[in-house]
Amino acid sequence: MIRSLHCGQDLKTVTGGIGLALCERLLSHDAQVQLCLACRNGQRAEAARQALLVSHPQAHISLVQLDVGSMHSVFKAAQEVRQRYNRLDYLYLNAGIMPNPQVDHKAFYKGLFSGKAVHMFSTGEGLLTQKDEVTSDGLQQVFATNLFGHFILVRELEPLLCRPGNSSLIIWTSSSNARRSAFSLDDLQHKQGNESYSSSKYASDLLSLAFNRHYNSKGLYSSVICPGLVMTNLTYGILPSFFWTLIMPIMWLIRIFTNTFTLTPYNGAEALFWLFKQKPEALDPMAKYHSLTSGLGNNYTQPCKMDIDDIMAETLYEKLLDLEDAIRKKL
Ligand SMILES: NC(=O)C1=CN([C@@H]2O[C@H](COP(=O)(O)OP(=O)(O)OC[C@H]3O[C@@H](n4cnc5c(N)ncnc54)[C@H](OP(=O)(O)O)[C@@H]3O)[C@@H](O)[C@H]2O)C=CC1
Ligand SMILES: CC(C)CCC[C@@H](C)[C@H]1CC[C@H]2C3=C(CC[C@]12C)[C@@]1(C)CCC(=O)[C@@H](C)[C@@H]1CC3
Repeated sequence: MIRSLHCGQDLKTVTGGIGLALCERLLSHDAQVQLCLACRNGQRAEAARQALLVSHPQAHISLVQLDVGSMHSVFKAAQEVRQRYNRLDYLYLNAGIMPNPQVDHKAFYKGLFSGKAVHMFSTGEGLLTQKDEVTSDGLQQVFATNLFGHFILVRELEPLLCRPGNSSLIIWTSSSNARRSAFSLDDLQHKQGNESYSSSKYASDLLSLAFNRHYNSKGLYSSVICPGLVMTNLTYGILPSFFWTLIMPIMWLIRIFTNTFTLTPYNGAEALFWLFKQKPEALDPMAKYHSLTSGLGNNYTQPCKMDIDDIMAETLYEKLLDLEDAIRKKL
C-alpha cells in the first residue's frame, strides 16, 4: 500500500491546478494508492475529493486541513497526519503562490526581438516582479508558503518518512523561474527584493539537495521538478483572464518552438507522475526534472542539472534550522 500526502490540492474554480491533475493521474495508474490531500480550504478540498471520487469511486482519499504559510497550522496538520498514518511513501510539496505579480512589458518586447526569446518564454526571466507581505508569524509570505512551511512539515513528518527498510520521496514543485541571482543567503526571506517567487523556488532547489545530504542515510530522498508553463489560477493571476484567452492560439503556436509550454495541468504533472514510478535511490540529487510537451503533444520528463552547490545548500539548511528553533520558541 502506498500512502501519499499532497500539499495544495484544492479543486480550482476555473482550471484545477497541477496537484489535482496529479491525483487524477496517480489514481488512474494505481487505484490502490491512498491519497491524503492537505489543503487550506475545507470546502474546496472536499470538492476536489468528490471530483476525484466521480472518476475513481473506490479511491482512498482523506483530507487534512493545512495552511502551509501558517506555522501553527503546519504543526497541527503534521500531528494529525502522524496520528492517522504510520508511514508515508511520497510527500508532494506542491503548494505555491505568486502574489501581486507585475509583468515588465518593456522587458517582454525587448526580449522578443533579442536572441533569447525562447529562454524568456521558458523561464519568464526578468519579466516578473511580486509584492510580498508579512504573515502573522512575522515571516515573508512567499518564503513561508513556498519554502519554510514545507521545510517544517518534512521535519515534523520525519518518523513517517524515515522508516527502516523503506525508502520515501519528497517532491518539490519548483520552477524554471528559480534563479541564483534572485536569492541571497543574507536575505533568505527576500525582504529586500521584488522577486520573492524566483528566490523561494531557488531556495527549494538548494533545500532539496540539503535534505538528500542529511536524510538519504535514513531512507528519505528528495527531488525537484518544474511543470513548465501551465494555465492554472497561478498563471491566470498574472494577466487578466480575457487576455490569456485572446492569446491562447499564440501560446499553442509558441509550443512549436519550446517544449516547456506544457499548458494543461495534466501535461504539467508529467514529471510529478514520472517520479512516482522511479526508485528514489536512482534519482539525481543535482537534477531538476522537467515536464515537457512536444509540438505534437507528447509528454516526457527530462532531467536538467541545477545551478546549485553543496556549500550554499548546507548554509541554507543551517539557517532554516535556526529559524525553526526561533519559531518553536514563539509558538
Ligand atoms: N502554473 C505554472 O505555470 C507553474 C506552477 N509552478 C508551481 O506549481 C505549483 C502548483 O501551482 P499551480 O497548480 O500552477 O497553481 P494553483 O494556484 O492552481 O495551485 C496552487 C495550490 O497551492 C495551494 N496553496 C497556496 N497557498 C497555500 C497555503 N498557504 N496552504 C495550503 N495550500 C496552499 C492552493 O490552494 P488554494 O486553492 O487554497 O489557493 C492551490 O491548491 C506551485 O508551487 C507553483 O509555484 C511552477 C512552475 C510553473
Ligand atoms: C505569451 C504572450 C504573448 C505573453 C505572455 C508574457 C508573459 C506574461 C509570460 C511569458 C513567459 C511566462 C512564464 C511565466 C509567467 C508568464 C510569462 C512570464 C512563469 C514565470 C510562471 C511561473 C513559473 O514558475 C514559470 C515556470 C513560468 C515561466 C514562463
